[in-house]
Amino acid sequence: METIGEKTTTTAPPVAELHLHIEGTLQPELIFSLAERNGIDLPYQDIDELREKYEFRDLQSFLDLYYANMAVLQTEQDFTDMTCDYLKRAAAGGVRHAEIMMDPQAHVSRGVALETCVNGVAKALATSNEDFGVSTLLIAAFLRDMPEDSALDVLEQLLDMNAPIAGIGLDSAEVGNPPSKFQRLYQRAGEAGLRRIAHAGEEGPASYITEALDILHVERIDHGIRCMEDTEVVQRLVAEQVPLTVCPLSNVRLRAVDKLEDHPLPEMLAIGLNVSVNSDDPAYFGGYVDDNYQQLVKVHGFSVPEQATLAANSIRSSFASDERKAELLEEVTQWVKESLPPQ
Ligand SMILES: Nc1ncnc2[nH]cnc12
Ligand SMILES: [Zn+2]
Repeated sequence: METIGEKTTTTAPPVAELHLHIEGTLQPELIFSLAERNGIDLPYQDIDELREKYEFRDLQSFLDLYYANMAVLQTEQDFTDMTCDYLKRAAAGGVRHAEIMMDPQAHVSRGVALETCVNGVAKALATSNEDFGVSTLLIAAFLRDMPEDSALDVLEQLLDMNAPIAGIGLDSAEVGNPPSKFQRLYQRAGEAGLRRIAHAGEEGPASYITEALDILHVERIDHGIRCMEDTEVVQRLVAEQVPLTVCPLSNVRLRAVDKLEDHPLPEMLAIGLNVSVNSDDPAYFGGYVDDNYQQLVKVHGFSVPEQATLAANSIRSSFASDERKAELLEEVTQWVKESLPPQ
């Protein structure tokens, strides 16, 4: 704990990161070094020119760059390196458990074998606890702007190859691609014993959250901030304590909210929604989970108990074992003791 003037600052709490796209952790420096390793010509002269592109109008303008930059991911080692970089940085920022999404269709569609991307990420995750003190699991996310049959085809291949996935998610361009489009995919995943989550209510309407719950039977909603536009949806989410994996810096960068000062998270927390703080695509949105906490403390003055509630929500909403959850909740209790000023 550090005291600056009147204000007591703390390090970020120990958390579970529940909303993280591994491809969104590809830092400009790694993009350039992988391009060189793989002999790929980038349409940017240097890192500064690439960084100039990180001004987004909306979700789609970000997705265009996010998919284009994936061209540098070619070999299993590339996927492993990217994942190790994330784990190292996340661990330094307090992440103790991570449920990591990857977009298999974004790689298969550009000619990278499914085994290459899955095995590359899985290799880093297999030893994440020993290497970085972060327990992990992998979630295959499907692109909602592609046909459901493509998702079903990739899911069957993942099942056939016994891929080490714990669940499925739904991401990419939300508006016009409602959850109901993926009913068969989620039914199949349920039959296969997979956990189910989906992005909903990021740019899309609150009704997409209801569809994800009622039609896809998801256990968590990624983002969900637009629930605040519908009182009945909010009441239901509070009553059922549906976890919402909120990503404040992402919402600002993608203009879902104008500025962090306007973010609904403080109100969401105050009315009893089960919210957690996550980074989404930290290489693109200006920060990892700890950066999100730091900004929230600075702009919204979140107290130590409020941060602890957000951290505990993340752990309880995770798919970690009960034993791991208990261990991490104890770490949050310890963090509170160390962070509160002495009486
Ligand atoms: N914030 C986001 N929303 C939808 N799809 C994504 N893919 C990566 N980041 C995403
Ligand atoms: Zn996301």
